[in-house]
Amino acid sequence: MSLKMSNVTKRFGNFTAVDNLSLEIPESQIFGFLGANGAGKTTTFRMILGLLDITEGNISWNGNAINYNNSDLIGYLPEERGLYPKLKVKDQLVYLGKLRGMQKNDVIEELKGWLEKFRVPDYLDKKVEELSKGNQQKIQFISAVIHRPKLLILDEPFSGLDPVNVEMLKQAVVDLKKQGTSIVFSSHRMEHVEELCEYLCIMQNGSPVVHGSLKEIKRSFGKKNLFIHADFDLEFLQGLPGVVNYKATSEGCELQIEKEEVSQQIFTSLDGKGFIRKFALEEPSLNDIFIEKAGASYE
Ligand SMILES: Nc1ncnc2c1ncn2[C@@H]1O[C@H](COP(=O)(O)OP(=O)(O)OP(=O)(O)O)[C@@H](O)[C@H]1O
Repeated sequence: MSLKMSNVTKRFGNFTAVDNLSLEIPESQIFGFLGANGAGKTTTFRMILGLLDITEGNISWNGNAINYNNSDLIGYLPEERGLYPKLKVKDQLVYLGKLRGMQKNDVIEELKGWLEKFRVPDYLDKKVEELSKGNQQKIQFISAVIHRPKLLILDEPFSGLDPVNVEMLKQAVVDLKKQGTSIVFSSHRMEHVEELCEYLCIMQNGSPVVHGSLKEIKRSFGKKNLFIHADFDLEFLQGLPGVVNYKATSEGCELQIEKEEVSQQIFTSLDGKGFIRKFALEEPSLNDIFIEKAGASYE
């Protein structure tokens, strides 16, 4: 089972918000959707959900169009959070669960499990307005997953959360994936996507500039980062063949090199010059890739 988008375009009048986007989001995968403000992420989500008409192309789940009859397969955490402040958490979730065709008892059972998981087991009878913003966000997340959707769409799920809650939510996302849910989430933060996703798409002005599997994207990029800390001057490395970029740091330097093998030559050239505290070869970051592909820094 997978979500497939084929040549999807969305225009608002003369303005193209999403331009000829084709993607496949495989089952039980976490898919990251990155892009600066206005890149077209939310518009794409709204088309998947059927909240916006598609101008051209089509979107299908497991080969079938997504419509009113099968829309319960999707869970959605919108960017604009919206809970009823005066309602108790329990009543809020029962109401939303019933809209998804669930029985009251099943909703409460499921809700209790989630509140335990999020370490707020006593929130069942609390009014939404009594909760902190981060805890309201947890409740909103629960409302997106209460009916155990097959496909979960999360628009900026980590924004506004403190680091502890970010970790808790990340763990919940990973657990849902293990249970077979396909998850798509948007983020402005490359590191969240690098940590969680097997597949990703970076959008720029409505078009994907990079998309595919994270491993493949990094491998095919070729270039690597080399971090060196040493107690002698490293500036001479700038001129060596295969060094694409040199940046001095407080403890040494950070190099971008053409390919892995160059690190060996660099290592040899350091021999006998002094004490080396760190010599680490790393994959390029998504930000490095984005800068090269899109010609601009992402954040
Ligand atoms: N209903 C609409 N009418 C006209 N233009 C729209 C409409 N909805 C979105 N747009 C435009 O489409 C572009 C993409 O917007 P979208 O909300 O999809 O971006 P985004 O990537 O989700 O951005 P953000 O990270 O800020 O949420 C923007 O330029 C936006 O102004």
